[in-house]
Amino acid sequence: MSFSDELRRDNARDWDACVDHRFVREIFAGTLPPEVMRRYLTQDYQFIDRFVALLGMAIATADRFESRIRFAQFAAMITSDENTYFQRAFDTLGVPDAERRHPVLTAPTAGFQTLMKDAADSRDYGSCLAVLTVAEWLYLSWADRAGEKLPVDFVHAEWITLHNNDGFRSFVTWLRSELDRVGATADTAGRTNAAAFFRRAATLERSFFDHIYE
Ligand SMILES: Cc1ncc(C[n+]2csc(CCO)c2C)c(N)n1
Repeated sequence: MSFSDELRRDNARDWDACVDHRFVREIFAGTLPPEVMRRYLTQDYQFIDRFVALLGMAIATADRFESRIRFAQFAAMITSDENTYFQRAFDTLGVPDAERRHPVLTAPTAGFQTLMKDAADSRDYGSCLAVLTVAEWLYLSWADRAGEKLPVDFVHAEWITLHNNDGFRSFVTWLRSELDRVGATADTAGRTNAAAFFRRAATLERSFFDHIYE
């Protein structure tokens, strides 16, 4: 079994709880209440900044030029297309400027910020990769539902298509192969560190979905 499959299996409870989450069912059905989507997006927007910084550390610590190129291209995409989605969604949901920039942070959001900072501060490529892999692969896993129709509202539909398009799918495939490659050459301590970051990320993903309904 590959390292990435092993990590997912070890976190199957949190993983599966996310993929089958009420949020996922409601966003596909188009029945997600606007106030829930609003809470979700305002909190989610608060860690893009740290996420991009973590990508920067992955670029810096990668052991190959090809890997740096992959991350650099991905960073370009999320700082353009994804950022404009948030602004258009906030316009539609009537989120004022102050709430876009400085909402009161919830515990899972603060947890993600700390997780991304800790992974970057580790300066360990495998640990950076583990956090990035959960954030991307888990999102592809819930968004990629074969044969499912898209909801009408762009706020719902585009949040799905940002995470199930061909470019994203191939990036996730590459990320997993990269984590597998690095895991295969790491020593036991390196694999243990990456596994601990993977677990923290999976647990937070689940509490992030849960907490927007609380
Ligand atoms: C709680 C939470 N976890 C993961 C993601 C997914 N994600 C975070 S940054 C990024 C790159 C651009 O799409 C992706 C896919 C999210 N949005 N919110």
